[in-house]
Amino acid sequence: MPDPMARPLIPGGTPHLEASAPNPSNPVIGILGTGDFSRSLAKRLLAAGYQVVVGSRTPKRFVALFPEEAEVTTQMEAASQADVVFVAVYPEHHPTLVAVKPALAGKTLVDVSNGLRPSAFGPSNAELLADHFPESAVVKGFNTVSAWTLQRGPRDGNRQVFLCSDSQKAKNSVKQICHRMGFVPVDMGLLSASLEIENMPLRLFPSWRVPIVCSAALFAFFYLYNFARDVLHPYVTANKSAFYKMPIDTVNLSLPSAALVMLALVYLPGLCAAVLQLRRGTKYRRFPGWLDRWLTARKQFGLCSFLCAALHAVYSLSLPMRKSARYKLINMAYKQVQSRVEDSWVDEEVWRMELYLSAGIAALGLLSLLAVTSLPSVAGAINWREFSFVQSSLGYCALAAATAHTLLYGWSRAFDPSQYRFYLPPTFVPTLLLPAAALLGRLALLAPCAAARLARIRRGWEAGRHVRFAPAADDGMEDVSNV
Ligand SMILES: NC(=O)C1=CN([C@@H]2O[C@H](COP(=O)(O)OP(=O)(O)OC[C@H]3O[C@@H](n4cnc5c(N)ncnc54)[C@H](OP(=O)(O)O)[C@@H]3O)[C@@H](O)[C@H]2O)C=CC1
Ligand SMILES: [Cu+2]
Repeated sequence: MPDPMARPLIPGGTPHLEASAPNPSNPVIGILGTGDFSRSLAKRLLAAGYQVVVGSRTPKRFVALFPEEAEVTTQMEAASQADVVFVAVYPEHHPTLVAVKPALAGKTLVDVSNGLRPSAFGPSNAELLADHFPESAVVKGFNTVSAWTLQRGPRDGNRQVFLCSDSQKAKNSVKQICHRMGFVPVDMGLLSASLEIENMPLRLFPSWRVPIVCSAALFAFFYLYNFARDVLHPYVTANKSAFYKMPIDTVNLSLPSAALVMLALVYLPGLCAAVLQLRRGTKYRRFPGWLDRWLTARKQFGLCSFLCAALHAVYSLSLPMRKSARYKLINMAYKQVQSRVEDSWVDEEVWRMELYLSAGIAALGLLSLLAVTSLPSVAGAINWREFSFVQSSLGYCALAAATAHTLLYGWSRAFDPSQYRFYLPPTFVPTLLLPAAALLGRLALLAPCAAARLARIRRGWEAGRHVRFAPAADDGMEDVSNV
């Protein structure tokens, strides 16, 4: 008979795990249920040298799906033999296990179940299981590890296993199992933490929702504005069709505006916090909830801004490749020949473009640096001062460079006679409002700090001694400038 375990659970999965011989002195681990999770768990436990006994409602039907070393038997038999029992059964079927209740008394039950959607209120599946089996010690865990990770082993996925239980002894025995299987147990405390653990795998980028919605809304706003101005307006007023601009030109005009406003949104909450601290005269009071949430979402806002800026760079580089650009170039050359202009070089225009492009390149370079240092592995390798220098000082430089890029772009276009008449007033006000506010706010906050430093230098000179410029404990501005 072909060995069903030779077939991986998922395409590309390991067909066989090297199961070391189960050691009879090792605890017997039971698994109730014979589904995907149970099969992967059985293989991993066998590989760690445990004796495995699987409990099924119909053992004969599923015995062929498990490695030979695992014993597949009835639920009652498995529950009686094992010291620790994994409940790999959907939570709605937990009540059907009451028949094995006496056999599970005094033993450790590991609830691996997940819910269907995140829940804000209990009771959790694990707490309900503990209600069904009051004589057993319930440990919540392994629900954040997929059957796929279990099958491939901890090297191919998240190694952390979050555990919680009201029984320290039961939790310790499951921690030991985790270690032997190559996972890293993370103690989350009492069983009341199980709801949080059950919600973990059900979350869908919760911290990204607001920044993504913000970027999408900003992009949509600027796109519609640019579309109305560059495509619709010439069509309605002059019957000039410019619909070809929709996929690239209009997108490329809207992306930098969205990127700049998103970047300003990274620095504005810090300024709001600083102003609030100055007004309150202390930094030891909590910020309002909206500001707290905004402050914690700065990294996501920054990365969304980086994405828009990087896309803008790619779109810009592709501009000359388009057929429309080639036609325009040939037409311009033809007109130039017709008007007998030999050299159309205009020094001022050349300089404008060189400047605005170099500011854009500088902004993108600095933004890339911010994005790289926001990676946990990089952030962990630098100290707090270095991190705040990159994220705060260089971040403001990136904002200034991006603002300069936008202004210089406007300047380079403003006097271009070939451009459409309505070109200049474009999205400038909405694009530059927040970045200007952030930059001016930063300067306003830095000015008193600089003045205080200068005053200290003067005092030092007057006293005829050298002064070190360490932040003075009574100088609240130093703290504020680092927010
Ligand atoms: N699959 C995964 O990647 C992960 C799964 N989990 C959790 O593990 C548990 C099992 O998941 P999974 O293995 O995928 O599910 P499956 O549907 O593949 O398996 C469920 C098993 O439950 C057993 N069972 C016991 N009583 C009943 C009943 N009354 N009705 C139906 N089935 C019953 C069945 O085994 P039998 O017929 O032999 O009794 C069945 O094989 C779930 O709680 C899930 O949330 C957690 C993390 C990841
Ligand atoms: Cu640009």
